Amino acid sequence: MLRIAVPNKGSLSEPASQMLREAGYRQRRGGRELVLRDEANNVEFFFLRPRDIAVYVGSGTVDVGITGRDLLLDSGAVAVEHRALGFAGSTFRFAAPIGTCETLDDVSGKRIATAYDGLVRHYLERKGIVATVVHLDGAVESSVQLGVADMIADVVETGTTLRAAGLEVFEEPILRSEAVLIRQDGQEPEGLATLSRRLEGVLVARQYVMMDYDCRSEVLDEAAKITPGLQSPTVSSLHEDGWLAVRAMVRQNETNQVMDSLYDLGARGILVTPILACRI
Ligand SMILES: Nc1ncnc2c1ncn2[C@@H]1O[C@H](COP(=O)(O)OP(=O)(O)OP(=O)(O)O)[C@@H](O)[C@H]1O
Ligand SMILES: O=P(O)(O)OC[C@H]1O[C@H](OP(=O)(O)OP(=O)(O)O)[C@H](O)[C@@H]1O
Ligand SMILES: [Mg+2]
Repeated sequence: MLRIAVPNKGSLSEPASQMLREAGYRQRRGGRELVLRDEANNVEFFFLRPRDIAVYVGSGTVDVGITGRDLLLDSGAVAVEHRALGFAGSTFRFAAPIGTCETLDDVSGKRIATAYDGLVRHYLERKGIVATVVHLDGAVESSVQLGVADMIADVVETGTTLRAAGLEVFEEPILRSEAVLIRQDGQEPEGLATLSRRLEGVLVARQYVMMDYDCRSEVLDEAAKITPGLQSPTVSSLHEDGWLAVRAMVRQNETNQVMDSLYDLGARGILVTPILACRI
């Protein structure tokens, strides 16, 4: 059985379980089970703290896991990213009181509060900067007002938490993070390929819609340029002479622009349907 670690709490927990459900796996209903066997799919889920997952995977206690790229790099565990999962996107950045810092030079000699010491120390070392890292477990944004640090390095998504604390980001992001599937370095456990393909199927099904439309045969080449699909669009004939039915996958976030362009070209009966699952 493939042993898979899944976040039991926090920002990653619900979207990770949701993705696994969409990939056809059993997931727990409440938040209490620690282990769940899915016999039909030959996998076993272990619900663990997101921060600990890279450690379990690195030590080989579980085969693979879902965690954040930032947590993986912070852990220093001998685990590697197998595939990005497209949710829980965030940046990891320096932030300081508004108007006080602009560049990395302003970090030198300062106290930086963070819950990601490993990540920050490694970054400072790589940039040749000497500063003091102050470890905190969470709510790092409050540390500057409370006087234990001069600046912070933390997860930023919308920036709402920073603004509320009177802080602003400076310098380029230290890291762009998202949820990732990880495995032990140099290991490709049996069953990982199937899990990975299923998760890719969910990613693609989320990113694409199926589009159907009718158009006159003389505009088909133009229409195919607008909707090239993955391989190429499916074309079938209509009962009415000179008209064709076309079907292609379209990026979900481009749906309306594509429909506008097709309509301008003379296409009619443009239908959009969601894709529930797929294998590319
Ligand atoms: N607002 C957010 N938007 C996107 N991703 C986030 C956000 N907050 C945290 N994350 C991601 O979630 C992971 C950390 O999980 P989370 O914040 O739930 O755990 P934690 O902070 O270690 O635990 P807890 O919040 O229980 O102390 C990291 O990969 C981080 O990038
Ligand atoms: O840019 P924003 O959209 O405001 O999101 C970023 C915030 O979200 C996370 O906090 P979380 O809720 O996990 O609390 P924590 O600091 O206790 O982990 C993260 O640590 C930031 O504080
Ligand atoms: Mg958190």
